[in-house]
Amino acid sequence: MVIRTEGLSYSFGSQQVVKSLSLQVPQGSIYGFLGPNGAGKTTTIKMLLNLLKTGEGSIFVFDKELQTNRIAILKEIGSLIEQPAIYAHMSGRENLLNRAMLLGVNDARVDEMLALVKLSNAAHKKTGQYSLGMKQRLGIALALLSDPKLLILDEPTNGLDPNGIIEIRELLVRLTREHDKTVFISSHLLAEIERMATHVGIINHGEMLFQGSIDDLQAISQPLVYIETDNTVDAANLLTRNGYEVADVNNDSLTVPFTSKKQMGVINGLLNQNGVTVFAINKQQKDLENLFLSITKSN
Ligand SMILES: Nc1ncnc2c1ncn2[C@@H]1O[C@H](COP(=O)(O)OP(=O)(O)OP(=O)(O)O)[C@@H](O)[C@H]1O
Repeated sequence: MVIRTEGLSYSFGSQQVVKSLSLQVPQGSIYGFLGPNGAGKTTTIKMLLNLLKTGEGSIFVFDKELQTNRIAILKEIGSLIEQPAIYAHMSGRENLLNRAMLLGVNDARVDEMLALVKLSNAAHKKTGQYSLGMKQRLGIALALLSDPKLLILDEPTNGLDPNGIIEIRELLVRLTREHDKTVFISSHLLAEIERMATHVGIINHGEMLFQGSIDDLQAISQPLVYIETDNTVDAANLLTRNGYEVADVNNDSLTVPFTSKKQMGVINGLLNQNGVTVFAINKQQKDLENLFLSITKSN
């Protein structure tokens, strides 16, 4: 395991915001650390980076205990929390050169990093003129300069447009597949994490609700087929008679568990042939809130 915590807890005054977390982050994984705002993600990340002193419990990174091996461990971690520290009056390349000098890293690595995060074309532009997505990618390039084995990113896609999100996602996948990194990334968006993560940990109110591989997660976050019809009761009866498990019925719509696109076509045909007008039929992914409900139920 690249990160392993045991009974990790933290309190601000009398408010316990991280409760006995046991994180298990495998080598080479993209570990999505998911939870709604205020769940305790940033506090946990700050402890992993030794920016907050561990409350209770212990943290092992690369199988070494953090407190007693701080310098050796932190050298191998690149991180991005909140906004990256970027000088707006300098170009992307100058920002990287500046940091490279401080770290004693070879200048050649600067151009390598610019290429890796796809900023070569904007290398000489002042970062004050960068889009938010470009700034985040520059932040990741800065974090990667010293060639760390582990990258810890706190909500790096916050506020990005869909294109910006896709670019970050592709970059992180490349980093793990081609550059042998392990990525720990926090987010409050399930759909975003599901598309890139190999492993997930889901927390709420500081407590771990679920931890496992993305396949384990998908087994409990099964999507639904959402159907809008002119007569949901007739539709529900018809579907039940034909062996479908109707999950939910209300005045305008009903849902059944999704199994395949083909099955959606069959359902559509069945309803239409039996005089039920289908206004809409689509696959509906569960959001974090619905997932919490299914996790709590299955527990
Ligand atoms: N410096 C602080 N002093 C007191 N309470 C704090 C402090 N920092 C965070 N908290 C509280 O700790 C809890 C967890 O916050 P944290 O920032 O770790 O959550 P988060 O999951 O990262 O959420 P967000 O995505 O909103 O940052 C929240 O209730 C927050 O109000």
